[in-house]
Amino acid sequence: MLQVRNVTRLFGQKAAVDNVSFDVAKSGFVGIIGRSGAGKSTFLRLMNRLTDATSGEISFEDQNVLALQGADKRAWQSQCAMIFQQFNLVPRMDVASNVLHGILNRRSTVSTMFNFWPDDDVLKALAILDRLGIAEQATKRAEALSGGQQQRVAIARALMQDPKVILADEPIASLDPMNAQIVMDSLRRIHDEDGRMVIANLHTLDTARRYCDRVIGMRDGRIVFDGTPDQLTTGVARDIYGADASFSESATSTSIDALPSDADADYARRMLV
Ligand SMILES: Nc1ncnc2c1ncn2[C@@H]1O[C@H](COP(=O)(O)OP(=O)(O)OP(=O)(O)O)[C@@H](O)[C@H]1O
Repeated sequence: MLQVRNVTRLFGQKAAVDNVSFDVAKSGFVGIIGRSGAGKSTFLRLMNRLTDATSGEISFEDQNVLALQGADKRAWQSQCAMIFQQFNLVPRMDVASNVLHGILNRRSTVSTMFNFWPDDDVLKALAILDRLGIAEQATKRAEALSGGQQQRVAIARALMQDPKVILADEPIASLDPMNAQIVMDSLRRIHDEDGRMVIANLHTLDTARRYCDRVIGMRDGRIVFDGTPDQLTTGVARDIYGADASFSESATSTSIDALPSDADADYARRMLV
């Protein structure tokens, strides 16, 4: 399904992504881990064609992704949705309109200017928000929501595109443990129920172990580990992070000690049963 072959991205003399190759045979949930500067974000941006590779090939369902231009490239970008650490919503715009922006490139300029959306699209946006447990927030400004809710809006915007692949770049790095869990549960559920491939850059080992079917470890632009979560031992993690014996897993972990008793916590509990 996805084939990555010898992909390299140079910035000057430095290889941010260095000869990376891997396959994902069917719709997997893949985590990419590694220390800051390992090349994780650059790789996702290459896949989404936000940045160009220096060399190599990426093919998805027999499409040569890195060679796409113009309308074909935009079509790929809509099949391959991105979620970012900082949500990238329009803060003053209401939640439903933010979700509808997922299909902005399919709308005419005039209908976008007057914020006119066909009923079917609005109903679809509301159904997606409902699925993510935030339908009641639809008319609020995005900036009025908590970080976890905003990230769920960003996921809803991605789903509006009906993507085959979701690329999540540190989706929980700005969230507290409870909201991190809600967001990761949402991504996992979307993967399980819809069969969409998810590739997520993650900064915590326990999250990678808990949610991913497969973990890729990057160091200095290269893949230094590619295996299942149970193969990701402390020794392997130490190698990926380039750490010495004093490396502590807890420094890269998130835990949820207690769930506060608000609406989000109720939602989290429902997701967990
Ligand atoms: N536009 C750019 N120009 C020059 N160097 C860049 C650019 N983007 C990334 N780099 C460099 O490429 C390397 C990989 O960066 P990248 O952001 O992909 O790493 P990362 O693993 O995602 O780290 P982080 O989690 O801190 O974002 C770093 O050394 C970074 O400084």
